[in-house]
Amino acid sequence: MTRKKLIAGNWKMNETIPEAVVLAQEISNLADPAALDAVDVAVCPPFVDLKPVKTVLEFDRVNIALGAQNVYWEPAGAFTGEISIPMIKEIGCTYCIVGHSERRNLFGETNEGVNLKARALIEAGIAPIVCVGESLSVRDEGVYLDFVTSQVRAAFAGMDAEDAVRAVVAYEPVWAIGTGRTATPEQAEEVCAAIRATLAELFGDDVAQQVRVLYGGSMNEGNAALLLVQPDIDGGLIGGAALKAVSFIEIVKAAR
Ligand SMILES: O=C[C@H](O)COP(=O)(O)O
Repeated sequence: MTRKKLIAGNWKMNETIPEAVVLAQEISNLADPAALDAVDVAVCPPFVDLKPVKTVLEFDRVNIALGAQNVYWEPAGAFTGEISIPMIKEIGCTYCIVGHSERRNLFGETNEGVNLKARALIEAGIAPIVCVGESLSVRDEGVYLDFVTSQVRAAFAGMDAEDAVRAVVAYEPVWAIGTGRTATPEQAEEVCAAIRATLAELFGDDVAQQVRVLYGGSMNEGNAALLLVQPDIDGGLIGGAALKAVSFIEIVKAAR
């Protein structure tokens, strides 16, 4: 089965509103409509930038989707500092990153929380981009496949096939994030294939063949093509290179 590739830019905690508007305009200006038909493209700015960026994308009528970087699973209430799914949905988010390693490692996000967020997003019609990935020590111990596939099992716990098919998984080895040290295409493919095999075990091969598995970790315009040509890599979750419109658009072109 051919899965449409997805290139998603995770802007992390970068860009004030005026800066975000400029970056969105630059991406919109550089994007080739034919490429945007062939590849799904999303940008995931910080919460405060979501509405201004959405306004730019709508004004330009450009086929680029909007995603959030995190969300809370309860719909409303006394959860100071959190942002709800109805809030991001109302702005127009169709994707939301969950379980990014920075959230797991710096903010104590757990597998259970990732599962609650992913399920609540699916229920609301927003595609979770579920991030998984091992640290360097786990890789060096040689148990990275078990580690990553157990994160996948935890994130998809309690879902049925109809739910699972609406999720996206992003394999992001922690040692490759923001380090300039990219996983080789073979290393990335090995884990992405193991993720797909786990989804097949949980939900059947038909579902596993439909779920997009992205790679993230120092992906840039120079290394994207070789990663994206791997049979089980269906796109990229891009950090640093997503902050440069030219680089981001070059990655989109490589995904075609
Ligand atoms: O979500 C994106 C990843 O953490 C990758 O970040 P990076 O491309 O800066 O390594």
